[in-house]
Amino acid sequence: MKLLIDAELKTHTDKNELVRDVLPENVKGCTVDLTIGAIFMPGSEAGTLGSATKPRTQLTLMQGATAVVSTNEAFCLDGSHSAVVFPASSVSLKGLLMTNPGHVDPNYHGSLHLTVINMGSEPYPLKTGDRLLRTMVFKLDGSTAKKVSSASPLTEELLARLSPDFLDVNKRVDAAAKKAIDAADRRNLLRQAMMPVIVAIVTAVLTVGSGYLSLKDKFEERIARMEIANKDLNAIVRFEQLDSKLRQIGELTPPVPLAKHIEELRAEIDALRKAQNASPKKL
Ligand SMILES: Nc1ccn([C@H]2C[C@H](O)[C@@H](COP(=O)(O)OP(=O)(O)OP(=O)(O)O)O2)c(=O)n1
Repeated sequence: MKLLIDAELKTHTDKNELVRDVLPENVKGCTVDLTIGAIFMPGSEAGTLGSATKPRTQLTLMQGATAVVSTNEAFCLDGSHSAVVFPASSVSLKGLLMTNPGHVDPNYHGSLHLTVINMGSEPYPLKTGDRLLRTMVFKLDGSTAKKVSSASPLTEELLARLSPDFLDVNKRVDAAAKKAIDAADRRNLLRQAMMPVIVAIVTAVLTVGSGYLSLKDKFEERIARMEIANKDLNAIVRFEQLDSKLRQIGELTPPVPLAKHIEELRAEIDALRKAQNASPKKL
């Protein structure tokens, strides 16, 4: 097997052999540069610009966007030649990724179709005639028996199988945004539906709470009043006892020492005073 060099490549390409429609300046060293031909846009409506039947000649490929491009040049290999194609490195360096460069079979006739994705951080301009691929052509040791095969045409169905952007980012972002909006809407609806219930519960709690507090205040006030009344009652009872004792002193025969009774009475009066002081209510 032998890799063809520029002089051999030129001889062939000048006669439209092996690779057709090659510009002389695109033959270099042992390679031939292949350029952008038609540009197709996955996701475009049938019959519109960019669809399988109406390719574009230029397209600004946004970041993450995909396109299908055919080569301007067409292979017309015989049974004893084969080729490999790979991206031009300057194109790859700018972030254009090609998903299907590879092998070109002996006896293959036709242009190539490449799926490209802009992986760069800038929009990538695609234009008919711009350099895209590079090919090396090999002279085989013998001739293969395989019959001529040609490029399968790019159809709307094939184009529809590709996503307009890498990993369907736009669609997924839209779906994620829609999901988030739906969830927010659902939360809002729930909030709106729950609001009257929450208001009713809060009102009920506040009503019961304030009722409970005023009831508690009333109870405490009543207990305080009862305590005072109880102290007052004790004082009245003690006064009555004192009164009856004073009467008894007057009736005692023979009379008991007065000093002892006075002592007892003083103690009683002190106790009464103390009880009176503890109670804010005057008798
Ligand atoms: N980007 C490319 C790469 C190759 N080809 C062409 C040239 C090849 O001779 C032919 C088949 O390519 P492969 O053998 O690499 O692919 P398959 O094995 O899938 O094809 P097949 O099943 O037809 O042999 O397609 C193409 O049109 N576009």
